[in-house]
Amino acid sequence: MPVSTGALPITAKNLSVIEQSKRLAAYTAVDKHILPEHKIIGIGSGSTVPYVVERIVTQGNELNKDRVFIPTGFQSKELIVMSKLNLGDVDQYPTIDVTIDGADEVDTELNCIKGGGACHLREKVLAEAAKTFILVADYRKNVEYLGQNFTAGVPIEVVPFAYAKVLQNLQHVLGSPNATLRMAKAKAGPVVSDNGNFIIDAPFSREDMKDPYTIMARIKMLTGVVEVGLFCHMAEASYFGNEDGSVTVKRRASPNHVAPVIEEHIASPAGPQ
Ligand SMILES: O=C(CO)[C@H](O)[C@H](O)COP(=O)(O)O
Repeated sequence: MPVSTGALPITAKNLSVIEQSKRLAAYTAVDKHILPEHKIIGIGSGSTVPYVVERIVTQGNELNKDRVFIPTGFQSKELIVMSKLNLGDVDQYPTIDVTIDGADEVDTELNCIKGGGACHLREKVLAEAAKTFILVADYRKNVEYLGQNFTAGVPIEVVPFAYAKVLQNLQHVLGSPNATLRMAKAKAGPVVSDNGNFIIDAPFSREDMKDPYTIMARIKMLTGVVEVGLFCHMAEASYFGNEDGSVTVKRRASPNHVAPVIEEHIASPAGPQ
């Protein structure tokens, strides 16, 4: 019997503006990208993703009975199971039709920071495995450059015994003097990821964050680093729910990862009302 963590989608009538924005983004992205022919679907992590699952459930059992849903961690696994959708894993399904996930911030080139929920290792595997990778977020995450509003830093998953060495390298070699080990809120000691690893949050300068691919590659080269929460050149589109009930869409002009990014506004999306 699955245990509820409270992360389940509950259709509340009195959602805050931010929650409404998350739901708007999630519903619009599902309506646009989860099509009847999609059978293997990746489900990301965070507080926006329950609305993704909620919308998928409304597509009905006839469609969903032949689908398999792949989670990025404990939270999304529970969401899938509690929603009575078929659960699979990426080792059984290394090719995914569409993965939809949240983001901590998304820049003008569709690069994003992920890992606010410490799930970015599995999230990146599911993003890479997906033919189409889609982001959903509220308006606060729609930025010009990464680190603009999300100042906690780049989430970095590290093997526990190497954390002090990685921290030292980040602070003294890679130029992140305020890099810190993420501490748990309701437990003494560090946050431990679903993979048994620690998380370091490393803030970088605006200059560094303008070229997230380079900083991501430099961090990843540090021995002991498992994965970096910078997702560069991966997303095909990002949906942002706005305070006024509209949706901003940033998307590649074609499914080629070097195609220019177009920004569009959908005044009143049909789905989420
Ligand atoms: O990367 C993530 C977890 O590791 C989340 O997708 C990210 O933190 C966004 O979460 P939310 O939808 O709650 O803002």
